[in-house]
Amino acid sequence: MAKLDEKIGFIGGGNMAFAIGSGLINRGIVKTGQVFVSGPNIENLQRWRDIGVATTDDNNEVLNKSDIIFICVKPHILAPCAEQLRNNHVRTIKDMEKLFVSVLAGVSLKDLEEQFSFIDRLKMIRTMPNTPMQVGEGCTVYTPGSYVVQQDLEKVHLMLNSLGIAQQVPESMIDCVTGVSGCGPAFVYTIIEALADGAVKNGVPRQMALQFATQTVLGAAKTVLVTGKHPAILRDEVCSPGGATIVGVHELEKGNLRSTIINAVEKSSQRSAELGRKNK
Ligand SMILES: NC(=O)C1=CN([C@@H]2O[C@H](COP(=O)(O)OP(=O)(O)OC[C@H]3O[C@@H](n4cnc5c(N)ncnc54)[C@H](OP(=O)(O)O)[C@@H]3O)[C@@H](O)[C@H]2O)C=CC1
Ligand SMILES: O=C(O)[C@@H]1CCC=N1
Repeated sequence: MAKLDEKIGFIGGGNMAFAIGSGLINRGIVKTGQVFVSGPNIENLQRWRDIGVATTDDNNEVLNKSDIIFICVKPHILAPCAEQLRNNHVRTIKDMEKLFVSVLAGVSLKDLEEQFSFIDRLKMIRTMPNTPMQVGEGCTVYTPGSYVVQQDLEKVHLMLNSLGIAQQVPESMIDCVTGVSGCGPAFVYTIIEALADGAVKNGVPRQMALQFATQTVLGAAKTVLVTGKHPAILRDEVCSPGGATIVGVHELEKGNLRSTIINAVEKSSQRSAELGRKNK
């Protein structure tokens, strides 16, 4: 797989940053020495140091020393964080070569460009990644801002796509995708836990139940991907007439499972859009 020589910075070193950073290192896209992470509490960045990555409590140090900078703070922290960067930033000609990548839910390119307007000809890419990137099975969508050039897009695509799949989409689609792939892992973890609970209720030991439930979700997902068949057709292949599965499927329908999941995706997408508006 292709490698990058650029220095990669993370402003904010929490769960999403670690999924991307550790994923890139594990995949061999970058070496630990190319990665630099900042956060307000240095003790909270221990897991980065555990994998050999340098950390600092000075965001400007990461900004100055990195070529590609992932902004990984919570949406409501963006404004104070950008203000602190702006107040301490010493402009250099190199600023224009830097590439910024936002992972913030709900925050538009327009708002990101406004917050970082202290950088001339700012190159900003808005993304919506997800945490399964840490194991190379992520799903990311992205939209480039005005000054991003093809070469920048190729670098970011290489990084994100090496950790799963990555696709450019119109910005208007990002909040909608957030409900399915950004938040979706949490929905699927809940389903895995519930599947395991069902088995535990029937006497299967917890560890075994979790392993079987997890492998079943993995297997079903892979079957959809590999066969390309519609999930409804694959479901029919499991449901023997008068058999065991259709009785369970009926219970799911009585519990409005599909409608509940559609609502969850929709609500999360709406909330994502709100997160951006709330921070104006
Ligand atoms: N988690 C997920 O599944 C996904 C998250 N996202 C987005 O990723 C972003 C981060 O979320 P997530 O990683 O989950 O949250 P975390 O709380 O795990 O990470 C946020 C990090 O930001 C740090 N931080 C707080 N203030 C500052 C500051 N002023 N400067 C630099 N760093 C700061 C925090 O440090 P400390 O803890 O020491 O305060 C923390 O490590 C959000 O915008 C979210 O919308 C997008 C897709 C999926
Ligand atoms: O819950 C959140 O707001 C973030 C965005 C997508 C996943 N986690």
